[in-house]
Amino acid sequence: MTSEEKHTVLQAKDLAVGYFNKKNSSVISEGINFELQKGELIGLVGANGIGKSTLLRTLAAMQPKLSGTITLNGNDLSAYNSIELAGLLSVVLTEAQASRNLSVLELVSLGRQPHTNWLGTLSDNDKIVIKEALKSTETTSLSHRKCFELSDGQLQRVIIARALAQDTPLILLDEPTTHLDLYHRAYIVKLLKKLANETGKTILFSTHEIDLAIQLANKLIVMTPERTYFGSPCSLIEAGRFDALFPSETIDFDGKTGKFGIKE
Ligand SMILES: Nc1ncnc2c1ncn2[C@@H]1O[C@H](COP(=O)(O)OP(=O)(O)OP(=O)(O)O)[C@@H](O)[C@H]1O
Repeated sequence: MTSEEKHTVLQAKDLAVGYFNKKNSSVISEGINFELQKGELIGLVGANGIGKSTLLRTLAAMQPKLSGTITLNGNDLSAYNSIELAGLLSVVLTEAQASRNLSVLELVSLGRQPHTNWLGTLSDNDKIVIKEALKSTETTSLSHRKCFELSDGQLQRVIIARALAQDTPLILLDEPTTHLDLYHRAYIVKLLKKLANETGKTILFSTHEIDLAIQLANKLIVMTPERTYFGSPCSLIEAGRFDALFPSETIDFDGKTGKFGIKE
């Protein structure tokens, strides 16, 4: 990407995330800094409980930040109302049971809600966007199936199709590869990369598939107990940022292959 095409979609500066209790706040992670560009796939990695979901929810304005700034398309995140936000970012969380009674087409169509009139009538353009979202996630043949009939891998693609139908410049996904076999984990991350690079969307996803994220993501946000690091996979490997991700007596990281190994 040339410097003229560079466009910062989401930026965090000295961000602290966590929870407000009755009397005080509990900081889960602080000193978070990154700049996500248009058309990039960014992986968010770190051990269980480090704060990946907390960070994603904060970036999606689903919970307040503790301090620092979050800028979306050049404006402070808090400057947007919920309708404006729905046009700018879509969020893919582990799906609630409630929507599983819908057909695939109904669920994906829900993605158009921010764009339809108050009756929810789909325009010809809405139908084109929905068709395209189904096509690019290879879910067209599933359109009339109920979501509860789908395998985890199929459902994951359908949920991504709904986010695509919402047609926002930024998509945030929380662990889209959970419960999937190796083939489908790689399939989903490759699909996200293709969508980011071909449609110019910025896609941030949290994952435990660090090897896959190192191979496929343009950038990574690496959360460790000490600090949160941000950069290209190569620069993070060179700086040894993965070495302290897990306790060294059990797992080690091979900087040459970019893969984790288990110590016997
Ligand atoms: N509603 C809440 N109130 C207070 N603390 C919370 C709340 N939700 C999560 N936490 C705490 O925040 C910390 C980070 O949790 P979070 O779910 O963000 O981690 P994570 O990196 O996504 O974990 P995992 O990889 O296991 O999904 C944990 O210590 C968790 O107990």
